Amino acid sequence: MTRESEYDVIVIGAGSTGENVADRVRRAGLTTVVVERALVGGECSYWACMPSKALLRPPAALHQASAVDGAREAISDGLSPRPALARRDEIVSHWHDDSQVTWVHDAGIDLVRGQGRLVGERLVEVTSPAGEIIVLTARHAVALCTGSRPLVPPPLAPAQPWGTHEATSAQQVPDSLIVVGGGVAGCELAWAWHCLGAQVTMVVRGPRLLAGYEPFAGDHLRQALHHAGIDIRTATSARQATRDPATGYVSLTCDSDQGQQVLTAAELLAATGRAPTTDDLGLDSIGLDPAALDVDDTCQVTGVDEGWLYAVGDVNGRAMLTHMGKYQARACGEAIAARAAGTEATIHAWSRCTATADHHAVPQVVFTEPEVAAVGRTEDAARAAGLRVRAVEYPLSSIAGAVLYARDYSGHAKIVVDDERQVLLGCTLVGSGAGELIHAATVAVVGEVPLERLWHAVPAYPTMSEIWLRLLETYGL
Ligand SMILES: Cc1cc2nc3c(=O)[nH]c(=O)nc-3n(C[C@H](O)[C@H](O)[C@H](O)COP(=O)(O)OP(=O)(O)OC[C@H]3O[C@@H](n4cnc5c(N)ncnc54)[C@H](O)[C@@H]3O)c2cc1C
Ligand SMILES: NC(=O)c1ccc[n+]([C@@H]2O[C@H](COP(=O)([O-])OP(=O)(O)OC[C@H]3O[C@@H](n4cnc5c(N)ncnc54)[C@H](O)[C@@H]3O)[C@@H](O)[C@H]2O)c1
Repeated sequence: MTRESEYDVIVIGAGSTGENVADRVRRAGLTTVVVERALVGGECSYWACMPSKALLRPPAALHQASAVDGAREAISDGLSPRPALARRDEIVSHWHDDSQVTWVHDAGIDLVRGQGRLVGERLVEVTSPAGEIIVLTARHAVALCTGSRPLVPPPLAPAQPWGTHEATSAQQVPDSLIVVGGGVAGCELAWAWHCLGAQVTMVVRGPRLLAGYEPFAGDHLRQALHHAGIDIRTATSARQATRDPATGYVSLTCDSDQGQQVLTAAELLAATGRAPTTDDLGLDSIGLDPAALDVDDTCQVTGVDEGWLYAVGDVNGRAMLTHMGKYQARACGEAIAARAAGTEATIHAWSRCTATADHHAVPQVVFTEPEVAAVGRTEDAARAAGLRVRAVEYPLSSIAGAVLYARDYSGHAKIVVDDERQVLLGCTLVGSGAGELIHAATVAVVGEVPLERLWHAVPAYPTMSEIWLRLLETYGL
């Protein structure tokens, strides 16, 4: 059976990004349909942010309580994996998307279940789970919001490693786990499963954890994870993995300066990055190379006649984070609506229609203990861009708020200042609870608030935000 329908906007992929594009254009009065082949809500809700943060929250609560005399004495046991996993299951609605489907309907958005692909200009063909073909036509725009997929190095594949899906949804704690990758996912999931009781070894090919952050962040985190009992092998390459069919255990052969090592564990996690999901989307049907999708700041795909195609969120590779995908979605939705209404002139840098912050104002929190929180440029990145910068550091541990927060609080802060314009370019904070401090830095970076004015943003005493006062004093104010 074949069905046809025409909408103003077709959104392929109902993850957090797709939902937000659809919501924006619907609110602007455009008719909208989303196409989804799996669960409405996408990775973030079921296999990424939400389940991983649900697993990380019990250890964070326990850690914080046990660092406060008077509260510590009330703790009788260590972390209890079963209720922690049950809470995770509840937070991901047991991998059912009913509530998100209700939200889609209530928002006035149509939903078509199935695999969507472009078959021509403004034309999308959906193959439903039952094999039905539905052809959808867009009057104004098609938005690709198809997310990303894990990149598993071929030498690990024979061991059938966990990907992030398995590592966020497993129902049992393995007795031991090797994590390959020292990025955000590797660090968070190594910490989560260590706290749940697995003996964890991290295999990291670079010299430190969290490459791309200020170097002190990865070093500080490494020290903390090592101190907690995680075996971290940096400058070590994973060469080959196998799984013993009799025991089910994995063997991983690694190379490092110390020679070859063979590690064994009950499970292996490949936390080795992600790639945009652009294959099997029919991009070739409109003359585009799936490996080279390029977008402008409204997320409009370049090189498409009449500009009807958009790529938003992880799929465009600009900033693979839920909050940035949702931000792009709001901007893109506004741009689609403006173009449909013939008010293109409202589109400019920092307007509601452009994802300008993608370039140099992306915030991110790594939910380990300690947390790592950063926004904007690192000192190295700013210097590489030719900016005249000055960096200032200060120990978070010496702030009164931190002393009150926990015994032996350990943390550090660094800001990167454009010395010519006297504005903040970037900020990195490491410490328990540091994630909640980063938005102040994001506001200062996006607003390009002059330091002379930032000086008047007085932090309440005794909060950890007093770090701002100390950093500005150290800078010379
Ligand atoms: C372990 C882990 C933890 C993370 N934690 C965080 C965090 O704490 N904070 C944060 O900001 N980010 C986090 N991220 C990143 C975050 O998950 C992604 O940036 C976000 O999910 C991207 O959203 P999206 O809507 O662009 O893509 P997705 O969520 O991947 O959604 C894409 C949707 O499109 C559907 N789809 C794909 N192709 C088709 C097709 N052809 N037809 C129909 N449907 C299709 C998919 O089924 C999917 O539902 C984490 C990632 C991982 C792996
Ligand atoms: N809290 C958060 O915001 C959060 C949490 C998890 C994931 N994420 C996002 O999800 C995406 C994926 O995260 P990720 O940590 O997998 O990606 P990543 O790119 O940050 O890190 C990948 C790691 O794997 C290593 N690696 C890659 N190929 C390898 C190979 N062949 N052998 C050995 N090591 C290899 C890299 O050196 C790096 O350390 C990122 O965009 C990340 O920002 C965000």
